[in-house]
Amino acid sequence: MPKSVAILGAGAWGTALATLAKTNSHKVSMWSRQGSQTLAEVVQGADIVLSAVSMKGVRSVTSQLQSLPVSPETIFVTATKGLDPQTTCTPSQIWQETFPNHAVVVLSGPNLSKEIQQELPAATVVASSVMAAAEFVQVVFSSDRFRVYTNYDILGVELGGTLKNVMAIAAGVCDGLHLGTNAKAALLTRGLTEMVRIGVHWGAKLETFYGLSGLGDLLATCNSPLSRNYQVGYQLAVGQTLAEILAHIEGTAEGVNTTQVLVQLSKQQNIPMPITEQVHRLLQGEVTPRQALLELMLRDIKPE
Ligand SMILES: NC(=O)C1=CN([C@@H]2O[C@H](COP(=O)(O)OP(=O)(O)OC[C@H]3O[C@@H](n4cnc5c(N)ncnc54)[C@H](OP(=O)(O)O)[C@@H]3O)[C@@H](O)[C@H]2O)C=CC1
Ligand SMILES: O=C(CO)COP(=O)(O)O
Repeated sequence: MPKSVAILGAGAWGTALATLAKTNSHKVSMWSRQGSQTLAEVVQGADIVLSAVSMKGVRSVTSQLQSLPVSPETIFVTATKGLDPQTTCTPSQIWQETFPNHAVVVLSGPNLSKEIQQELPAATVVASSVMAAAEFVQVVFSSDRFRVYTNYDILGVELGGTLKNVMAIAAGVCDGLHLGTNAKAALLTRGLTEMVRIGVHWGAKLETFYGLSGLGDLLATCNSPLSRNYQVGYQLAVGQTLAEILAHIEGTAEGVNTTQVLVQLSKQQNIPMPITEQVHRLLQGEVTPRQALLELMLRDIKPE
């Protein structure tokens, strides 16, 4: 049965997800600030309202939607990977707080939108505390080139996709400095430890970080020049300034903002996040890429 899918945000990811739903013969309508249709027209009668707006637009979009008549059966899906700088909330927490009576589903990754648009095979995870809603979204998007898994751990799935963006910046630096495979393996492994440390403290499940939305997305994003976050790190390593990079980058690199929120959290809660801290100092222009590397290498020695 074709379903009605409203996609909010016509950027790289919203457009790729729209293609996937259309390929499965669903009725897809899209809304963006530049589009001709109003938000009310696009969400009317939708079975699924999927948001792929960047973090900076999430609050504005949820509050615009709040004043519109949305069916109580509508499932909200969030595909944004970021943290709210004011409250440190995840996107799904904002959606759930705005629509407490609706099912909210997180769609995570590993999914580089350009590969999806090239029709390359991929897998993803949809997570919700309402399993029937996650299963509904799973059926809508699954195909022979997009394998969708469900998960109950909405926070863990969302944090995997969000926290790895910081590590992708670090991985870009690592490759831009040509530090080699040993260094990259060490960075990703210790990066995952850091993601687990903050994620579990936050309430996510440990095992989720070893699944597609954690380790999987970490591997995809930290090893692909298609990742905008990786590109930020790589370009910093080859001598560009953050302002120059952000002026030319195609699309959104959420890791820049996420790093700031995480450093704030790690200080408040006294959780050591040494890689995140060095990424933060690098983004602030307080250290060079080589100095950040040395700071990490010369930390106190300790057991693994
Ligand atoms: N691209 C990818 O491979 C993947 C991206 N993601 C995540 O999806 C999100 C979007 O990424 P992506 O599509 O690549 O980014 P883009 O920069 O290509 O698109 C961002 C979208 O957000 C919209 N937007 C930004 N601010 C607002 C606002 N205040 N109100 C309404 N809409 C707004 C933009 O609208 P407008 O065009 O009007 O500016 C645009 O449609 C990010 O959080 C990203 O991390 C997740 C997985 C994969
Ligand atoms: O989240 C992504 C892959 O799952 C996309 O990564 P970038 O946002 O760094 O391009």
